[in-house]
Amino acid sequence: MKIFEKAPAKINLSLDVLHKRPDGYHEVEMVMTMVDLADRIEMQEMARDTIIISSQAGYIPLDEKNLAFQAARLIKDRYDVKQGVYIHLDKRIPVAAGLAGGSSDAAATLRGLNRLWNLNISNEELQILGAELGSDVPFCVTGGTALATGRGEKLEPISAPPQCWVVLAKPPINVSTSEIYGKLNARGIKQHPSTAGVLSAIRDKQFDRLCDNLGNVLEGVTLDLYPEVRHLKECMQRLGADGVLMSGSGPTVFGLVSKEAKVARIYNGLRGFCKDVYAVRMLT
Ligand SMILES: C[C@](O)(CO)[C@H](O)COP(=O)(O)OP(=O)(O)OC[C@H]1O[C@@H](n2ccc(N)nc2=O)[C@H](O)[C@@H]1O
Ligand SMILES: Nc1ncnc2c1ncn2[C@@H]1O[C@H](COP(=O)(O)OP(=O)(O)OP(=O)(O)O)[C@@H](O)[C@H]1O
Repeated sequence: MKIFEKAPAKINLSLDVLHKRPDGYHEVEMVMTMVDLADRIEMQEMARDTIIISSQAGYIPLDEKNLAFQAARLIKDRYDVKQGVYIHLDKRIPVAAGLAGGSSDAAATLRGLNRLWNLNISNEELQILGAELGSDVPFCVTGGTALATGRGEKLEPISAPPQCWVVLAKPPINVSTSEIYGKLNARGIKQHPSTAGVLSAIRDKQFDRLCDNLGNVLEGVTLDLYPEVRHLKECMQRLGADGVLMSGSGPTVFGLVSKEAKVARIYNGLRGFCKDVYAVRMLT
């Protein structure tokens, strides 16, 4: 049997760091949601007890370093599954972009193999398994929109943000999440984003208030290290996006846009100097 799963990209509408923990991770408070840009994952049963990964993308690992491979191995080990699986990743989310592409592939693999092998694992259990693979994986298991705390694995679902367009642009650089967290001075954060403001704007479906409250404490770190990300953010603002923010640890910058008429102008303006630009809808 062969099954398919979609693995959408995430963006952080708010990303605050409360403190650095003794285990090295940072205690966060984030509002995360998904956008309509997704990898497609095909999973096919194999009688032979092995995991094989393939992808058209030449720039991701296809061995045990791949997060989909790790997800398949984890579920096989924990549930004592003796069958194998062939997993094809049709990558559409840019890699190492701050859009949780690998995490979403891992989450989609957990969901898919749960179905393929009739394991009847609850979403809560899949999220607990996912947390072993990465901090963003539990959110990607269920998706939607959520307030994430802890190191990102404690999730409280909330209602969807007001419907809008999302323009994403990724400069041609790779940013390491651990490097950006490592360079953040958690005690010296001067202005924390208003996660409460983002939550209330979403609850009241107030698009303008949502745009005014977007905030990410990692943005300053990445913008100082990579001036091209700052430049991209300024361009998106100049081109008229209603709210602009870097996602995760970057380098992707997203712009929220309410009027469809503006989207083409922003997209074309960015495409003039940036290859990786996408105009998508917020997933609601
Ligand atoms: C930046 C975000 O993508 C925002 O959603 C996440 O916080 C990071 O999620 P992720 O990439 O799944 O992160 P992980 O794979 O768990 O961790 C990568 C590295 O980021 C740092 N890290 C991650 C999460 C967190 N709450 N505190 C951290 O300090 C740690 O150095 C860790 O070694
Ligand atoms: N299935 C996968 N898809 C993409 N990258 C993967 C995958 N598996 C492993 N990787 C590796 O993971 C690293 C991070 O890639 P990913 O696209 O997940 O980053 P990201 O979007 O910045 O993640 P996050 O937002 O969760 O920090 C890359 O170095 C890549 O080689």
